[in-house]
Amino acid sequence: MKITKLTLYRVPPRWMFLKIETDEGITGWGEPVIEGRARTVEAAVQELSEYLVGQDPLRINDLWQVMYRGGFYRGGAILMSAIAGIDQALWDIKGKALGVPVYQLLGGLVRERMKMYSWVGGDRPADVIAGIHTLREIGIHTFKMNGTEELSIVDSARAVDAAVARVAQIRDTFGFDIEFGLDFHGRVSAPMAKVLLRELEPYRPLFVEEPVLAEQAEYYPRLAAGTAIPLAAGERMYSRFEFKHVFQAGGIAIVQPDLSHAGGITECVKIAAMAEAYDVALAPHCPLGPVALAACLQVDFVSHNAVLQEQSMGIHYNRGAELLDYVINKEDFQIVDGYFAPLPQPGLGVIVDEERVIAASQGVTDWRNPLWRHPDGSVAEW
Ligand SMILES: O=C(O)C(=O)C[C@@H](O)[C@H](O)CO
Ligand SMILES: [Mg+2]
Repeated sequence: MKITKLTLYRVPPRWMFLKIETDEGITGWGEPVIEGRARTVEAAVQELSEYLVGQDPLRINDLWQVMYRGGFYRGGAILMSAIAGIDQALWDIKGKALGVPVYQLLGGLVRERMKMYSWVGGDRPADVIAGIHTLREIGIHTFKMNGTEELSIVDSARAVDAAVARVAQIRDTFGFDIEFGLDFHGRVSAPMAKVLLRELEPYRPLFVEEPVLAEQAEYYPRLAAGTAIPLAAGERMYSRFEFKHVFQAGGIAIVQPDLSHAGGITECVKIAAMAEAYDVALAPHCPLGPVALAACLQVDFVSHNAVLQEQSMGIHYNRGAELLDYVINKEDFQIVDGYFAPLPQPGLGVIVDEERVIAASQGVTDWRNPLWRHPDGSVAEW
């Protein structure tokens, strides 16, 4: 079998789908994208396609090494997202060629269903109570929200109290009948993370995500030493070679590699195995589309330490399209009592509505995250 063509589609809300065609008529889909930098990743995929057209798509490991090592420079958000989407499409082709879901190619199921969670509250975490009520009615009991609005490197007790009050209100309303993670989203500096974690301790969130920015990873063990709250990170780390430092230093209880940013299935199953060796849980990051989610689920169902799966249904970013709008086999993504079942279709398990993708890609606008500024005019972490 030979790869014949790569085609990219940027579509609302902020996703990009890659279609890889072969000379035997089998097509694979991937989702290479960095939210807000889709065109940059598009260029990276186009450059990498020079190594792929004419090659055997079944030699995923060799193609991955060629893409990772062949251009001298390596790693980082853009290149690893381009590799990720290509890798997903190659696994999709291989599964379809052999007539099995990718998890079968990775050794088969380790579980019968995979627990998921939903976002509530948006960029500025408001209305979380209403959001939780709504989602509980459809059997979802695990949530994530932004832990705070923007914070200065050292901020006021009032700002800390506002963040804590929201969490207190959740516990007052729902007690411990629900669980939730708090995403600090990189908005919190090391000094403030220490303060916030201490004040949030009594409310026992399920985890605190990105307690500090990934470039401040040396603070993870120090912060962990001061709190019982499990710390989570990983969406802005892009390969085993970044995660290994976090495993060795300790402090992170849950790693969250993104299947569309951290080199795809080939890389993320290796990250999952490294995490298991350090007794670290896996909770793949996935605020993106259905192909990315399908790739996550293929890894979840073969990873013993997978505990939670993010998905974007109802997320505040999905303006102009929802998670399953481009999916034909919507029923396979049904959530039952807060869990996904293994995807039954061969390959990644998602049947893409190509006509709808092509139509949606016409005249699509480029998504950008907001640029926030502090009251003094300096740039704030969004
Ligand atoms: O889902 C999460 O955990 C996030 O932090 C969302 C963030 O990754 C945005 O997708 C960036 O545009
Ligand atoms: Mg996050």
